[in-house]
Amino acid sequence: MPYQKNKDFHKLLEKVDSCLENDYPFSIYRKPLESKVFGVFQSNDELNITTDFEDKGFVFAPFDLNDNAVLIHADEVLEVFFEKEGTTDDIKTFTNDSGKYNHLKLVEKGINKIGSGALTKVVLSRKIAVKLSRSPKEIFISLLSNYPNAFCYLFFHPKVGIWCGATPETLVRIAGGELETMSLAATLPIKENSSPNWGSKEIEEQKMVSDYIKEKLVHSLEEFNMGKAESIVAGDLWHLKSDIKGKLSATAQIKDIITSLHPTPAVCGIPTSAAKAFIVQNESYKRTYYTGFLGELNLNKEREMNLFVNLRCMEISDQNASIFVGGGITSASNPEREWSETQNKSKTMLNII
Ligand SMILES: C=C(O[C@H]1C=CC=C(C(=O)O)[C@@H]1O)C(=O)O
Repeated sequence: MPYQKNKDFHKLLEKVDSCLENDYPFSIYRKPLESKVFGVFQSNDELNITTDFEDKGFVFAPFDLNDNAVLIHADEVLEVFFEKEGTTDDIKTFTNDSGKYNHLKLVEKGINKIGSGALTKVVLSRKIAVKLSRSPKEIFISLLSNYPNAFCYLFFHPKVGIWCGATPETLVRIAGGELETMSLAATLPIKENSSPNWGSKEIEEQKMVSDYIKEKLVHSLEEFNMGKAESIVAGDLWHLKSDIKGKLSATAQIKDIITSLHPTPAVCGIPTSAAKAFIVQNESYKRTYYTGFLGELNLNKEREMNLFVNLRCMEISDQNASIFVGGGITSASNPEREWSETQNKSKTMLNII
């Protein structure tokens, strides 16, 4: 039989078509640096939620956990291989300045709030409306082909909508009693043949995130290990990241781990509750699932999970989409530069639609 590239993967996409037609929820996804694509399919259109994160399935949780975390029941799970199709997209998208004035004002307000001593860091974001020229399935293939080191996904629930993304941030991975997470912050655009030149604003911003995560986790872990900050690539951007590893103490509750990490200071701020209140009061839209988290929950075994923060993502509605982008504001932030940073982040999605 002649070799047919991605034969099983295309069968998975046929299943996706039928789910979209019949309003059955699903999530298809690929973990960073892997070639396997998984599909978790539910065989009815019910909206299931999880509150203690002890359930089994694929979780899609909002930024604000007072809203419900959706759970796709794993009535069918498929696992197929994907090899990159065609050449990597080389579309260089042009951004525009719509929304700039409001974002500059929002960032200025955040800097003033930090100046008043009420906050140390706050992550401020905006939403960009775009027209799509590709279907969700085509966008997913493009995500897989262009962002091999991201968690790439396409999610659908008839009562929630269609979301997709390519996120660089792990919220938490737990397996065999071992926990892994990361401290991610700071952004610079990638310039050809050069390594990033991090300034003190970026180095301090990432250290703040590391210290905060350590403080939050140390009580639930028997061992705690924080790696050195290193530069990583996410699309056309550099970030600073430290890997964090530990051993879960026998009494640690999964819900406590998740809620002590989410929302991380990479998407909310420090201290969490004051930053969250500022975000809710001052951003001109509701984040819903942007900066929430998603991934496998007890899918293969109890007390095992692989969760990612919902960044570099968009919500799709017919031929329209909303792209979500934000950035960490500290006392050293400059509004113009923060604007450019969100423009650069928006290209992760703009380049593949
Ligand atoms: C909030 C976002 O990115 C976060 C993750 C990495 C670097 C970030 C930064 O440099 O500000 C953000 O904290 C986003 O992409 O919308």
